Amino acid sequence: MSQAASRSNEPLIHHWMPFTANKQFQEAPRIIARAEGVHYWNTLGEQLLDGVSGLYTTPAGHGRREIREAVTRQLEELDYAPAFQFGVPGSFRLAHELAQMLPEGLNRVFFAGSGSEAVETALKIAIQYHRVRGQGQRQRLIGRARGYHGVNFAGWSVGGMVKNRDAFGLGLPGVAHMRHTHIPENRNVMGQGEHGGIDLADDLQRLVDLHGADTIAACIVEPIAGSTGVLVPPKGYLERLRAICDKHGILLIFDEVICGFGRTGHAFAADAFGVTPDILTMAKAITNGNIPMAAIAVREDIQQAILDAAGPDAVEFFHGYTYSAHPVACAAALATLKLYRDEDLFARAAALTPKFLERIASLADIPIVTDTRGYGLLGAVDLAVDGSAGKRGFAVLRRCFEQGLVIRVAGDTVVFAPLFITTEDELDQMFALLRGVLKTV
Ligand SMILES: Cc1ncc(COP(=O)(O)O)c(CNc2cccc(C(=O)O)c2)c1O
Repeated sequence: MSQAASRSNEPLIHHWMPFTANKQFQEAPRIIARAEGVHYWNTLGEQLLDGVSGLYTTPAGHGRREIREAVTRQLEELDYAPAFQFGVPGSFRLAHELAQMLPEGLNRVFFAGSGSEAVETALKIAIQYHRVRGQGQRQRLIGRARGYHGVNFAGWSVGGMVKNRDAFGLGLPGVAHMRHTHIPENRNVMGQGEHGGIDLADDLQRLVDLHGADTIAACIVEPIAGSTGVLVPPKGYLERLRAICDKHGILLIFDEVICGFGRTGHAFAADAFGVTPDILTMAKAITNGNIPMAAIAVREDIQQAILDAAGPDAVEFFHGYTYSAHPVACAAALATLKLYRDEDLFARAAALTPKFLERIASLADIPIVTDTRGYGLLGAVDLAVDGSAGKRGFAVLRRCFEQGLVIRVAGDTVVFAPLFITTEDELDQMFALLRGVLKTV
């Protein structure tokens, strides 16, 4: 792969890129021009492998004709209609289909445009739910160290990734964090570790003891912490959180923006771990990454309490987005869910999981690798720090791109999340490319 392969015909200077080293990018741009299946092509037509399903968005494969055609048909029929006080047919069908897929009881669905918006929505629902039940003093939100819940103010505040926090000040008041769940005793484990689950979850009980249960509205966690580098909950952890929330009337929110839609080999991580939250956020793979969309599923009685608290003609929940339940996003999501069903893609993810995790574990023999872990089709490899934190990780990201592989890095952690349609041979190609790079950084 040549550096020039990514040269752009456009001036690069005007686009301020998100979560990107903009200065470095302008020196050595990494431009992806086309995608099909598990492959990308850069601006010179050189092929790359997608090792992270877009951004955990595109498990069914890039360039799916079925989604494209559904989007085109929708645009021909109805491009946009107001989402406030008016509805479009696809949103009701989609909410119904999601309700059939979601864990039992999570059967009321609100729509938004991104994972960050889904988290803000979930947290506001939790606070209003307590208020309408006469517990408006429940304003405190509990997050977790190394958690990632997007970049809007509440999600950022309950998040726990230091680099995402230190530039923007104190965040929302009344937020507290539990410890993250990655402890040394569970190093080099595929699946859930044996150690620490109860003690780590009891951080929530300690926060209840400190602040009082009647001040706490919700506890939000990613079942598997994704962005920070794939932290798998130890055995018993999620069950314990559920029990503590039940005991103290705290709403448990699972942020499944990454974990949802088959990434764990099950429809949702809630199914994989056998723990049902009160609210569940989704985004990314809901449309196979083709159109921005997010959804927030809540327990029926949570929505009913909010509806009942308002008059017959009143707006019950003063929240929503211009693009909530966008008709084209709904069409893309409906076509995506059909693909997941017709091609049994969640089962395909489950079948690929042992082969994938075996390959992640095999990287432990590389000298600079200090930890390997994974669950479902989410895997991570920690690398020894080389000088400054993140330097080696960024070098791996750049080298992999030059060698024809797109992966994610979180600091010095390499994250893999292959598409569900990836073949064993393509997995072997990805790991051979990564091995080659890890020997040179
Ligand atoms: C659990 C979770 N919650 C909320 C968001 C925010 O979603 P939006 O970005 O659509 O607003 C996310 C997003 N997660 C995310 C986004 C971009 C990159 C990476 C990475 O791990 O490299 C992860 C996420 O992973």
